[in-house]
Order: sequence, then structure tokens, then C-alpha cells
Amino acid sequence: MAQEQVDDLNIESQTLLITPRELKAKLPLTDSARNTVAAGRNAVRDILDHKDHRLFVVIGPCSIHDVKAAHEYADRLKALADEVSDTLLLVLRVYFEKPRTTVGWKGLINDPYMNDTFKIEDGLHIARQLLVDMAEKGLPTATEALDPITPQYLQDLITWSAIGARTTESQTHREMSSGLSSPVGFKNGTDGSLEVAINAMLSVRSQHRFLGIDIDGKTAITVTRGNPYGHVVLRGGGGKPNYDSVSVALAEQALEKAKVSTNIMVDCSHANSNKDPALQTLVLENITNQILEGNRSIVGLMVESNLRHGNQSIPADLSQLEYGVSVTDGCIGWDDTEQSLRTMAERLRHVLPQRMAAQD
Ligand SMILES: O=C[C@H](O)[C@H](O)COP(=O)(O)O
Ligand SMILES: C=C(OP(=O)(O)O)C(=O)O
Repeated sequence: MAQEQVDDLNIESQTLLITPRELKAKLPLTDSARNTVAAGRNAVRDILDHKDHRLFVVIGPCSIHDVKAAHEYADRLKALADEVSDTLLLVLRVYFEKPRTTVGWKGLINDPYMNDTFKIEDGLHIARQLLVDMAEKGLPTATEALDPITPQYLQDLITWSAIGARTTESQTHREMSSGLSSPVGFKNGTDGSLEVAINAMLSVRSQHRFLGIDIDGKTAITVTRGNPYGHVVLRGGGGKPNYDSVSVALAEQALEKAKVSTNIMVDCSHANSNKDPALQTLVLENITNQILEGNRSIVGLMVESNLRHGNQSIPADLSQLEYGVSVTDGCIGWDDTEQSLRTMAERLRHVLPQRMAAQD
């Protein structure tokens, strides 16, 4: 009697991938890129330790889909970053992996040509090359650590990592974060729950043992040291924002009670702007006001910004794509980006050093 197949019933195929070591040998971390990453991480850590008075702002497209546009955006951001560097540390948002509510394009690594060919190996090459290029421009970068395997390929180039609202409660992501070399922000849940992010912070600072891959792509029992630089990111949820001063004060209380870091980052996008990109600048302005009025816990911001305002769906004919426009969530355009960050820097220039001095 024929034996019924019981394993791999739903696996169509598996293809071996370039290993992290091989990819890093092809696209190495250059000395200048290494300096950018080290300086970026040290600056973010100093901000989280209240040794640097600045706010860090993770800003850039919701997702990267066009390398040329990413370079143009980065060149503009670098000039702005230099201009406001006494007050704001700008970190380029370079998101290659998109967590979807149901289904949709999952980002440049998964489907770099946006045509359902899913050339993941090409995606990893394009992503790593772009991160090397950005670091060589002197721009620190931030990304969402979504797939637990990709950090072995890319994390050496990342200054700050996010764990998204859909994965903050996942043990796999908390374990992975405990071994990340960068500081890591945990979003509150999509329903607005801060508790999942607080629990994530309790978990990430601990040592973990779990299954991972090593630099040669072999499955390996991975033992982490724990990541001391976890913090929460308020992104709103359950149909409500949570960037307002009452929500921030309640978050501070909850963090204090849990005996975790009271550092707060505010995501101006997502449920904090009801996914209307134009509202992000109002959130930014509100945070500036809160700091002017004495807030001490807000240390970072996230803004979804692109060369041009809004978003577009991915057309079947890719030649119809509008240049510099997001293919995922809506973003503010460059003019609003520049204006709102310049204004924020001007308004906070003298206040942030005083705020830090008062905290000593
Ligand atoms: O930031 C991006 C999106 O909010 C997130 O990936 C979810 O997107 P979706 O609800 O369109 O799938
Ligand atoms: C998916 C994102 O955010 P969130 O996890 O808050 O939905 C994002 O920042 O791209």
C-alpha cells in the first residue's frame, strides 16, 4: 500500500540562498560606512541615555521601491541633517520589509521588481548595496526587523531598528531584538495596547536562547546578551491617536510602573495621523509644543516622508509608476518635510540643551 505523504505537503519549493558571509564579502562594509553606523548608534544610545540633548528623527519613505529615488531623497536629507544637526539627529528610514495586514507587496527584499517574480536574492543584494551607499553618504539608517533571518545580512549597516505593531507581541521578534546590535523601538499594538510594547521591553533586555542562523547560513542555537537599548514607540491604534500629552503622560506612568525605560518615541504616522499624511506635520508640531511645555520623556520621532506627497497603488504596467511617490502608506512630500523639520529645530534649539541639563 502506498504510504501517504505527511511532510512538506504545502511546500512548493526551496532554493538555497547566498549566505550572509558571501553577501558581505561581495558588498563589504567599508571603513567610512562603518564609521557612519558606529557614530549613528553611539548618538542614538547617548540620546537614550540623556547624554546628548538632541531628538532623533527616523524619517523617510514608508518603503523603498526605487533605488534612484532613494538616492535623491537621501542626498536632500543629508543636506538637511547637516543643517539641523545641533538639535535633531536625522536617521534615514530605509524600510525593505513590509508587514501586511492581510496580503500585498511585502517590500523590496521579497519582490524587488514588484512583479511577483519574488527575486529575494536580488532583493538582498539591492538592499545591502543601498545601505552601504547611504552609510557612505554619512547618513545613519533605520529599518524594521521583520524577517528573523535578514539581520544576519544587513544589521551591520543599521543604526536603529523597529519592531512593528504587528510583531511586538511575537516571542520570535523579542528574541531576535535581544541580539540586535542597534537600539530597537517597539511599537504599541495595532489595537493601541501599550502593554505588549512594555512586555517586549521586559523581554528584550534579557538573555535568550533560540534557533537562528549563523553567518554561514547554518541553523544555530543562538545565545544573546540582551539589548539594553529598547524603548517604546507610540503609533496610535484602535482608531485613536496616542501622541497627545495625556496619552504620553499615561505611557510614562505605565513605563515607570513596569520599571522599564521611560524614553518615548512618537510615530507621527500610522494611527497617530489616521494614515492621512498631511496630519503628520500637525503631530510633529504638537510634539514640539509638548517639549516646549516641559515634556522630558519624548526622545525620538518617526515621520513617513518621500520626494512627493501621498501614495499610489502599484500599477500593472510599472512604467506608469509616479516617481518619488510611496507605494505603501502615504508620505509627506519634500517641501513639507524640510519646512517642518527646520521649524522644529528652530523652536527647540535652545530648549533641548536646557531640558537635558535639568535632567542631571
Ligand atoms: O506602514 C505600512 C503599513 O501600515 C503596514 O505595512 C500595513 O499595511 P497594510 O494594512 O496596507 O497591509
Ligand atoms: C508598518 C509600520 O508601522 P506599524 O508597525 O506601526 O504599523 C511601518 O512603520 O512601516
